[in-house]
Amino acid sequence: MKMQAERLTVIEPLPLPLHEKLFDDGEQLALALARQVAADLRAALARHGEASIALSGGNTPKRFFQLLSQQTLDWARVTVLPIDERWVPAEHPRSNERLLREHLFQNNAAVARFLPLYRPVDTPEMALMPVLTKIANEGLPLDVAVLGMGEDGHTASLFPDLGHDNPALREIGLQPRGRAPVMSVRTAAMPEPRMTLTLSAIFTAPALYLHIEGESKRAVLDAARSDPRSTLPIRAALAGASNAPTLYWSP
Ligand SMILES: O=C1O[C@H](COP(=O)(O)O)[C@@H](O)[C@H](O)[C@H]1O
Repeated sequence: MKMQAERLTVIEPLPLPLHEKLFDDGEQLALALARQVAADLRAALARHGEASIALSGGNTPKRFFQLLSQQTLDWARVTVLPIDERWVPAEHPRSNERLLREHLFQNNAAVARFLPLYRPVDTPEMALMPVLTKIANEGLPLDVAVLGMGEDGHTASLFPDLGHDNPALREIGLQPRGRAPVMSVRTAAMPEPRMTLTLSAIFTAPALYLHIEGESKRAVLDAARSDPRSTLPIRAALAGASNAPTLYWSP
């Protein structure tokens, strides 16, 4: 009797789900994202009379913030939170609060309400309880969150050297309620400590966007999306979101 040869089929894992909006340049991207976020905020205002949005910092979102600030909506009923903050005074060039003040809180958005993560004390740990309470009571749940990503695959202030078994990343899949909304972060990758919204807090937003620009970040994102062994925080953020985020990308 002839033995039948065994055939092995290798099944490639599917990349994590992501909606994609691709643009030719950062200007077009910024305008489309500003219009989309403004529409989300208007819808939230119509639903419950107020709206809450968490926004990333860094260099990428400047143009988006400027265009968002020009959108017509009832900004006085909108609360804005930084997704993360570097522990430097609000006037410091590396402050995400400063970025928001200079680029978002102008034009129509000048009247928006701001919930800072930074407090003028020496360490983020010293401010953790008051900030946590304020954010939990007055900032959450979010209506909209816009994540960014660094070249190293960090998102918010969740850095690769936190370790993939860190509670901040292990919380994937757990219910948002009952989880701490903010945490302090110390990473060798950055010169100062930080405070960040946790994934639990970020995932309270039904409208979740990822804004990245450039080919090299795109390659990091695609690799993290496709590789189930990836321990990059951006993969944790994609894996844990109950609604697939929408990527806004331009070269
Ligand atoms: O440090 C940070 O980096 C990321 C990415 O910033 P970018 O300058 O590469 O655009 C940002 O999303 C985060 O909010 C920020 O604090």
